Amino acid sequence: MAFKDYDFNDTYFASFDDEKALVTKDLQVYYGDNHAFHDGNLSFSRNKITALIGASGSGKSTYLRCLNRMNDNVARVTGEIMYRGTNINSDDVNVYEVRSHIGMVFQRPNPFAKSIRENITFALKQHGLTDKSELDQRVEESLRGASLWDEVKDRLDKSALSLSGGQAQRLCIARSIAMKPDILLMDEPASALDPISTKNIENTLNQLKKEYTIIIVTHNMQQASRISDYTSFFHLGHALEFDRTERIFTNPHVKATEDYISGNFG
Ligand SMILES: Nc1ncnc2c1ncn2[C@@H]1O[C@H](COP(=O)(O)OP(=O)(O)OP(=O)(O)O)[C@@H](O)[C@H]1O
Repeated sequence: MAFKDYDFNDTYFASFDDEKALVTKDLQVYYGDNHAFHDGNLSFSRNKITALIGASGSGKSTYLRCLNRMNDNVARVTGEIMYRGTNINSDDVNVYEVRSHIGMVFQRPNPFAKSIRENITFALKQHGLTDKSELDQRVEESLRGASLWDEVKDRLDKSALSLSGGQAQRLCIARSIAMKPDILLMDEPASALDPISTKNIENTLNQLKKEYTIIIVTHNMQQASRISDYTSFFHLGHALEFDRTERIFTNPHVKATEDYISGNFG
């Protein structure tokens, strides 16, 4: 798609005086010679949902995947990702530990070919949790957190592959929150789902933000405006604007954002 010539210096980043769960500074991402993402300076507020929006290929997933080091071995990432006072983009950081604090839910539900229960207990056991009553409790807590408990409580030992797409995606959310992370990254978690399952996921996210900080990539602008507190607009590998969601969707500062949300883009 050919885009109008937007000015990459036409940017606006609102700042808010709330507690930050994650901050990126001068994040740059390179796939070989392709400088795919530039100057990522964004802050994510604790217990809020931030949506990343923008056209296909604007760099949303590229940026999101850096935040828990999913781009390791795929891309070269420079700059800082500050989490609890540590730059987690540094070589000496244990990426498995990073991912236990910063979980990821992907676009397509990807449950393991194991029982519903084992999908949740698998990583917990790998992290050394063996007590059966504690594992049972974590299974119930996580499934309740993902709004799935009532639908599956009588078939926990059945295969997760028997779940519908919407249920499987909520199982993947349950699997992520079983590790008790701080931050959940979600890459278009509802795009493969029907409207009712999408609504269930959105309701689940609204519940989850009481305990988690959520960063979500979505193509669905109604979804971004329904569920997120803050929104950042991405264009051709640049974050151009960040503000309260309501402001972005009613009166953005940046011309490219305005064109995108009003459908006059490209
Ligand atoms: N693994 C990869 N190897 C090489 N280039 C990649 C890779 N992943 C993404 N890119 C490139 O980086 C740029 C940004 O892609 P990215 O997937 O981050 O965009 P996006 O905004 O998430 O798009 P979409 O909404 O379609 O998922 C694109 O030019 C894409 O071709």
